[in-house]
Amino acid sequence: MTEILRANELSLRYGQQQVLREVSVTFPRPEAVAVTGPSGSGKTSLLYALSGLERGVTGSVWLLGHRLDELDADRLSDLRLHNVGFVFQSADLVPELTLRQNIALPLQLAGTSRRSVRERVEELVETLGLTQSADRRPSQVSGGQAQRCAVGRSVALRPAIVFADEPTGALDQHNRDVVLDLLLDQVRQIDGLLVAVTHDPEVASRFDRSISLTDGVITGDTDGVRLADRA
Ligand SMILES: Nc1ncnc2c1ncn2[C@@H]1O[C@H](COP(=O)(O)OP(=O)(O)OP(=O)(O)O)[C@@H](O)[C@H]1O
Repeated sequence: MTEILRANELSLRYGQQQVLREVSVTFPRPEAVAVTGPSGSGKTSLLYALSGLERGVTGSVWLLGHRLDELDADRLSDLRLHNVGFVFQSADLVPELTLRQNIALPLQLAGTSRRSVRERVEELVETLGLTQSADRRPSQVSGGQAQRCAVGRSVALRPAIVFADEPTGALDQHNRDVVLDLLLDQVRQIDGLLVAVTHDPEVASRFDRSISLTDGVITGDTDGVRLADRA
């Protein structure tokens, strides 16, 4: 079976600053993986490098067997649209569209039939508890509701991978727990791989696997411990 995601010796520098140092990591199965580490350790840079959003990296990333630096911009966009969802810290929704329309967007871009779009969107609106707010625009809803919508948009097409950058970082504790539950549930339902940056140990403790970064180097990976336990 093809691995879902693999990075081989990823390095990235911004000017004089070395942000990632020959990072190699494999994500063989659908599970929830937290990327933790101190501020400035390179967590967001790693996430962007793994998703192909950061083109300045050296080394290679294979996503569902495709080597990202060998794809032209169109094929990379297409691969991402169908197989990758994103959740950012501030929901990053399209401000002119309602929550319902935001969730529908990736489905429409992928050419899903109108009926299937409607069914999938209604299913998500209901599961995410957005029935009352689905026809409002992002500026007319709370931060928690906007972030629940972002979760819906990220999983709408049932992608193989969801990347999340501090998905609960801007929320109070109650909304953090609600959004985290929904994100983990939804990714499990689609049998996807979740790779999420978080600086919150309570959030990381809910994940199956945790990778820690220090100064651009992976200094801990609970998968290594788990594999050693099995040996
Ligand atoms: N576009 C950029 N140009 C220059 N330097 C950058 C850029 N993006 C990030 N950096 C620097 O690279 C380093 C790693 O940044 P990154 O955002 O990946 O860290 P992080 O671990 O996610 O940090 P935080 O937890 O504070 O979000 C930081 O020192 C940051 O200032």
